[in-house]
Amino acid sequence: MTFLLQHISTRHIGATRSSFALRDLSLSIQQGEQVALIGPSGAGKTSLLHTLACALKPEQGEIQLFGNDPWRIASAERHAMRARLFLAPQTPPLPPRQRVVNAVLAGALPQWSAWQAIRSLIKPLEVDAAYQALMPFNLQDKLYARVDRLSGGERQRCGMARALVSKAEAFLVDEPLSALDPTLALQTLNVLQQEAQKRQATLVCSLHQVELARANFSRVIALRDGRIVFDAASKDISDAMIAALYQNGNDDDYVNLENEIDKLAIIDPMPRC
Ligand SMILES: Nc1ncnc2c1ncn2[C@@H]1O[C@H](COP(=O)(O)OP(=O)(O)OP(=O)(O)O)[C@@H](O)[C@H]1O
Repeated sequence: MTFLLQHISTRHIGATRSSFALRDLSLSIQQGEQVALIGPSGAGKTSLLHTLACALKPEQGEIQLFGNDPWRIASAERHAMRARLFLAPQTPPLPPRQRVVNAVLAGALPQWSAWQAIRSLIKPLEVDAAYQALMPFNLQDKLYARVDRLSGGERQRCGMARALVSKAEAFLVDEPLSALDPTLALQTLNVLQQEAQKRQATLVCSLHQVELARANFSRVIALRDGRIVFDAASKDISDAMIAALYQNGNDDDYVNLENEIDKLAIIDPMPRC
């Protein structure tokens, strides 16, 4: 099992005492599984991805990654554990003046020594690996382009190409398609999913494109207000469930929303609170 979360509650630094980004959340994700995260803005998708990536420490609950609690091991071991994960933030952290080749090869940094990393900045190592990683995204011609001369969608795909040069066993990808047209969005998602399948890596991907999530992932986890509203096989998710998930409302309406979801016959593999 790759990820096991039990009764996790998470709060961001600086958030008020009662503002939990994740609340009493339990789930398990197996090695090689591909899971989509959906839910309205502020639902906690990014917070969950950061928690899985050991970038955000839970305040309560138990977390296990690759069989270990990352917050009960030495920081060097936690660092090694992070190297087995690839976290792609919503906005890829690409230095504007950097060449695409270096930006992509940054995905290999966890496998490199400090000396290799410095050398690569002067004369890129593994240029062919960067080229091969850009090819499925149709960006190979941009190998030596400056990052700040890429369009938003090209930058986003350049960020995804990093995943391909990494040796990660899990891809944690936050809204990778937000700057892409529908055709490119589907192509990009297919590349990520095929790569994950090829290396039996786990893929957890947050998406605002609900239909893409339902059509391309066999399991979908829906979040709202930091809680799992449903965790179900795509085939069991109805339009009514999606409508209820995204209906306007505030915290006070949450109980009504849960009742609405509960009325629907859904498979929920993990206990919900
Ligand atoms: N750095 C932060 N400091 C304080 N609170 C934060 C921080 N980042 C997120 N939050 C809060 O945590 C909650 C969950 O946010 P999160 O970014 O995880 O949601 P999301 O589902 O990814 O939203 P979106 O779809 O808009 O990206 C929100 O209430 C948000 O305001």
